[in-house]
Amino acid sequence: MLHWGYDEHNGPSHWKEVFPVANGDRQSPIDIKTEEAKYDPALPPISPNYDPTSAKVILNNGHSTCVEFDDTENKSVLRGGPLSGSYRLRQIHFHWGASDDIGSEHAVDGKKYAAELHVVHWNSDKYSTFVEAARQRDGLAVMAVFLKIGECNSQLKKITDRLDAIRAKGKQALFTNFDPSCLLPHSLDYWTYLGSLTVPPLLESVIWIILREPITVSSEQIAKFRSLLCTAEGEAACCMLRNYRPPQPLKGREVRRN
Ligand SMILES: NS(=O)(=O)NCC1=CS(=O)(=O)c2ccccc21
Ligand SMILES: [Zn+2]
Repeated sequence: MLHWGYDEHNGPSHWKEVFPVANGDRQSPIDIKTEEAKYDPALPPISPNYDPTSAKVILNNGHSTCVEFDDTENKSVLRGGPLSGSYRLRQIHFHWGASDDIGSEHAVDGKKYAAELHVVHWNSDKYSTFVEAARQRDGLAVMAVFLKIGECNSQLKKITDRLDAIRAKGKQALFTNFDPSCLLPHSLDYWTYLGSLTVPPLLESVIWIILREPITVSSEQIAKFRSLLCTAEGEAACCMLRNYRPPQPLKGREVRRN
């Protein structure tokens, strides 16, 4: 496998050849069996507190579109839920599929949504950088939001309207005055479990917080994600049609809900 991706020759079934942890005991995503999720009355609400001035750039990294935040101080953090202490906002990105009937990474009783938003944070109480935290069992917290097809989402429009400027891999544009809370659903009820990054290096350092209520976006907005290129300018153009990893074995892990 030359460089990992989502095609037949370099996709998720090949990743173990370079990243053996792909067959580990706490891999993500998973299919959430709602009847087996354990209600935990001790689980407090999650508490996102984001400063819109933390937003810095929107970029195409070749396998998704990301908004990156200034994480040099505790300006935008996630607390509460299953977390001990403050987790600092690092970036948000999306996963989608080649058609609207697939695209999310996590599934709910086998159902997949059209896309999935990941809000990535790292444990800045215990570790000094994202890279250090990403190597620790309690280093990262990723909040996942499902996207279902319906009305156009005016908040997501702030992102989809900028994709033309970052079509090729490696392109980035200034993107500030953005609070990712605007992409969260009304209810912050969640499932939570211990897992991993869903892209290489697949590090088993993520406390997952999956919001149970999806947000609604339009089919045209998701289609704009698919028009991004996973190739750089000057290379033969290749569209980013899909970038989701399929569900992985639960291996005895417990999924809790608040
Ligand atoms: N889908 S996921 O959220 O499990 N993984 C995302 C991811 C993989 S990463 O290590 O490239 C990285 C660097 C900075 C922020 C996020 C990431
Ligand atoms: Zn992700």
